[in-house]
Amino acid sequence: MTSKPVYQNLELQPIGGQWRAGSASRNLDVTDPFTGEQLLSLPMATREDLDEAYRKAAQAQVEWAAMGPTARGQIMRRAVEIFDERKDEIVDWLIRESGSTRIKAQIEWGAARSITLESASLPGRCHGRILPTDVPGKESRVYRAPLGVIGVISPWNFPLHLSARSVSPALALGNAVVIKPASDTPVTGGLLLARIFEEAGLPAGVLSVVVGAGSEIGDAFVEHPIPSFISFTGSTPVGRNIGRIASGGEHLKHVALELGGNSPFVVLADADVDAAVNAAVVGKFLHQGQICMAINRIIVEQPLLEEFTRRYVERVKALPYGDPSKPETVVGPVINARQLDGLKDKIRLAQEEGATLLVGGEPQGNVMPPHVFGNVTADMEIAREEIFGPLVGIQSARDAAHALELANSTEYGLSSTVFTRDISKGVAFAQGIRAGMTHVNDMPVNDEPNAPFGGEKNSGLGRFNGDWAIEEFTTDHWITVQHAPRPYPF
Ligand SMILES: NC(=O)C1=CN([C@@H]2O[C@H](COP(=O)(O)OP(=O)(O)OC[C@H]3O[C@@H](n4cnc5c(N)ncnc54)[C@H](O)[C@@H]3O)[C@@H](O)[C@H]2O)C=CC1
Ligand SMILES: O=C(O)c1ccc(O)c(O)c1
Repeated sequence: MTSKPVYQNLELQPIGGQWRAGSASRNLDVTDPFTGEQLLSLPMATREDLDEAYRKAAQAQVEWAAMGPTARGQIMRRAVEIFDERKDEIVDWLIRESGSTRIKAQIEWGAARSITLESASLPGRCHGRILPTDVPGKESRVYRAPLGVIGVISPWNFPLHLSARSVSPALALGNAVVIKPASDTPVTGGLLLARIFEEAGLPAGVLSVVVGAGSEIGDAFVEHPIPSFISFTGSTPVGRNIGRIASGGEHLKHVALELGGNSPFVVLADADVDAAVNAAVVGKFLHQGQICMAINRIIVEQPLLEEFTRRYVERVKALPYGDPSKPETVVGPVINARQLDGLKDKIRLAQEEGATLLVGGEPQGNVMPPHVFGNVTADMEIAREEIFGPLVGIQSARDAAHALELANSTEYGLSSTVFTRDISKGVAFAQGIRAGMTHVNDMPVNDEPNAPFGGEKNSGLGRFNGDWAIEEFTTDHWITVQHAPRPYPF
């Protein structure tokens, strides 16, 4: 950071329109995953704080929804300007709090900015409908209305964007929002957004952030009677539990679940090998692989296996890893020691199950050097389970049909890739993959503010962005008007 940070007192939380300390007796200590430095210590929120945030949100939402589409859109556009004015500070926080490399932090700043800009147009795109009717004298109207109060639970890997992609559209469409960010990233997962929207003129109480352990206030966050929608992004096990509470608890509510991934990266025999290698390097090692869309399996049709592996190993061995603040660093630290230990277990298990280590290295602090394994088979844990780290296995496919069978062989279906020079073959192959998203001749890490983002199978429910956000964050109210007496049958 060159200039003095603008955002001070980030140990306070915006609860029901007031920036104040959480009421819990315990503090959350936030540390830099690379240096281990404590960045701040903030008193955590209690269930009573959570209840206040939801109650004030319900009150503030009525007036906020009543503001016209132009006024709400204008606040989104002002927030985008503040994203631009505060870019250095936002990027710096992402590097220090989430271990993002400078490359990734700038990508994430851009993604959060883009979805907020897209959100500025949503209020004017929120259309009702007049329907034909068979009933004499009746007028049949469909009003599209905001859901009310929305709860957003976000993870630590893309904390700013994975909050913003729910928060910005939900607010723009007239809802109020309460965010519960991941405990590793309270600042970039919620507090910065609250500062930005406050500065943009969002009325007090419309956006709150409650920082507390998911295990302590998490269930209460979902069970509370006020939120009518829970937007969860995180692991499949936690998401499954949230889905159960939301759809089966005392207070039923809509839910969007963006969960784990296991992206297959398929390279068919006629692929451009150089292009495939380039995409496989970025699609695997951006943010140390801590991306739900990241490549989790590389599947290469037999004739190309040796050449692809040789070139890929050569590229990965040269990747700079270490200090995330350095512009050239590609692989920075994973978020915490627990995640690092999980990766160590995966490395050990992969070799025990027969995989061949082609690229490796000893961890330095929370920095795990990039690892590549050969001779991986679909039954190995490193292929079956989400890695969420800078490791990858290369599998061989007999032919395109076998490659498709391998691509579809896990419980996940979020993103995916197929490389081939024949575009028609590539699109046909993509249509055979059971996933929410497939990219022909590109890496699987893609997200655009106007395109449907989401998964199939155990990768989740729902879609984000553009028109799909309008569907998620508003509801239809069918209202008819009988302009003349209706001839009832009795
Ligand atoms: N599909 C997607 O868009 C994304 C999926 N993920 C997945 O998330 C995982 C890694 O992120 P993590 O933050 O470790 O996931 P996580 O599932 O442990 O936590 C996600 C969020 O849920 C909260 N939480 C935990 N227990 C809860 C409970 N009982 N009730 C309510 N909230 C609770 C956490 O505090 C955090 O805010 C990976 O599996 C990754 O694939 C991560 C980013 C995006
Ligand atoms: O789930 C993720 O990790 C993730 C990362 C970046 C995105 O733009 C996104 O939509 C999801």
